Amino acid sequence: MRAAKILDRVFFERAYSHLALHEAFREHPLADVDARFVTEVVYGTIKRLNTIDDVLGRVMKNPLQKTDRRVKTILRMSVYQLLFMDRVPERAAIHEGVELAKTWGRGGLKGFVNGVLRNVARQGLPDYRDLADPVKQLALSTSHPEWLVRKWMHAYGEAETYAMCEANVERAYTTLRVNRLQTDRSTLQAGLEADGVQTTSGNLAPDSLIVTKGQALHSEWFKKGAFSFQDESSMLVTYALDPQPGMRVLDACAAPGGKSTHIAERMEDDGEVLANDIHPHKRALIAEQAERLRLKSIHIQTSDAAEFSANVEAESFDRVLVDAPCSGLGVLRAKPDIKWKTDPKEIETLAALQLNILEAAAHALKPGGILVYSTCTIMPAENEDVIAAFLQTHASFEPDDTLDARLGLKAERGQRLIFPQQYGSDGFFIAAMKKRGGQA
Ligand SMILES: C[S@@+](CC[C@H](N)C(=O)[O-])C[C@H]1O[C@@H](n2cnc3c(N)ncnc32)[C@H](O)[C@@H]1O
Repeated sequence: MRAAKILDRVFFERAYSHLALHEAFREHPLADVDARFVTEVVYGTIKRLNTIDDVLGRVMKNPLQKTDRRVKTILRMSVYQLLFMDRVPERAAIHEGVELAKTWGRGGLKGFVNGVLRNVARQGLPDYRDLADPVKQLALSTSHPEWLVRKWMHAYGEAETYAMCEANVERAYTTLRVNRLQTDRSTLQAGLEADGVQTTSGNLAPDSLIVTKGQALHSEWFKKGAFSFQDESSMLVTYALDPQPGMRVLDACAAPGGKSTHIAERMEDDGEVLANDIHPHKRALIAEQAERLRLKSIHIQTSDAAEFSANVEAESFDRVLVDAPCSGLGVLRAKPDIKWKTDPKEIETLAALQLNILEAAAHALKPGGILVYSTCTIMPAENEDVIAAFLQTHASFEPDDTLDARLGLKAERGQRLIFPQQYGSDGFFIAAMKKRGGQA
C-alpha cells in the first residue's frame, strides 16, 4: 500500500519520487527491510515505466490510459515485481496486486487485476530484439524515452548508448565524502562499521566511501560533521577547481551546498567561499550543511547568477565555479522520474541559461584564475556546446590542459565527460578554463 500511494503521487500529481519517498518515511517510518522493499518497488516501477506499459498494452483489451487511476498504479507496480524482481515469487506478486485492488483500488476490479497479472506472468517479458528499429528496441528493452535514445545514439553511437541505458536502470548506491577537517577515511570507516554501516573505498575520488550495508544517515558521525552524502563525480568538480587555502572562491549556483562545503574543506576553511543561489529558500540548506560540517568560511548570497555583472565585483575571485542548473540526465539511476518528465524542448532553454550564467560568472574571475563549468547531464547542447560558444566569444579564456592531472582521469582540451557506466558514479560533465594573465 505504501509503495502504491507514493507511486500514485508520482504518476498523477507530478511529485518527485525521492521527495515523495522521503516524506512518506518521515511521516510513517518503516523498518529498514520494509523501507528497502518499498524504495525498490517505487524506483523500479518508475525506471521501467514504458516497458511495463508496453507489456500491459499487450495483454489488455482496452488501453491502459482508460483504466481507473489506482488500478493502473497497482498493475504497474505488480508487473514490476513479476518481471523484474527475482525475489518476489509470482504468486505473491499477483496475490498482493489483487489484495491492493480490494483494499485501496476498486474492489469490483479485482478479477480484472487478477486476469491481467496472470496473463503477464504467462507471457513474460517480450523479446524486444525482434523490433527492427534500433531506437525502439533500446527504448523498450532498457526503458528510456525514444527521443532520448535517439539523441544519445546520434551523439555517442549505439554501443555507448546501450551501455549507458543499461547502467541507468541499475540500483543507485550511496556515496560519502569524508570531511578531512574532522577525520580521515579509515577512522570514519571504522566508526561507521561500529554503527552497523559497512563501506568500501570509492572508485574515483580520494575521500570517498561507498556504502555497502546500513544507513549512514542515522550514524552519529553524520551529525557531528564527519562526512557528507555526495556522488563521486560531483566530488571531482572541486578537484577540477583546485581551491587553495586563503583564496576567494565564487560558487555561482551553490544550493544545497555540496560543492561549496567541499571547496571550504579543501581550503582548510581558510579564505572565503561565496555560495550564491537564486532561490532565497535554499539559503537554509547551505547554512545547515556548513554548520553541521563546522565550516566558517562559507558566506551565502541570494542572487541571479546571470546578473552577476551587477551584483559581484569584476575580477575579484581566484576561482569561479558554475555548477549549472541542467536537465539532470546523468543521474537517472537515482532520479528516474527525470527521463519521463523532461521535455526535449527544455534543453535549448537550459543551454541558453547556462551560457548566460557562465558568461556573467566569468567576469568575476581574476586574471590567472580557474573557471570550472559542470553539469550532471549527458547532453552535448548543455555541455560541450556551451563551452564552445563561451570560448568563441571570450578570447581571454583558454581550456585548462592540466585538468587531467587534477582529476586523475583522461581529459581533452580541459573537458571530461563521465558516463554513468564507466565508474558507477553519476553521469557528469566537467570543463576547466584559465583566464589569461596574472598568477595562477
Ligand atoms: C546543479 S544545482 C547546484 C548543486 C550544488 N552546486 C551542489 O553541489 O550542491 C543548480 C542550482 O542552481 C540554482 N540556480 C538556478 N538558476 C540560477 C540562477 N540564475 N542563478 C543562480 N542560481 C541558480 C538552482 O537553485 C540549483 O540549486
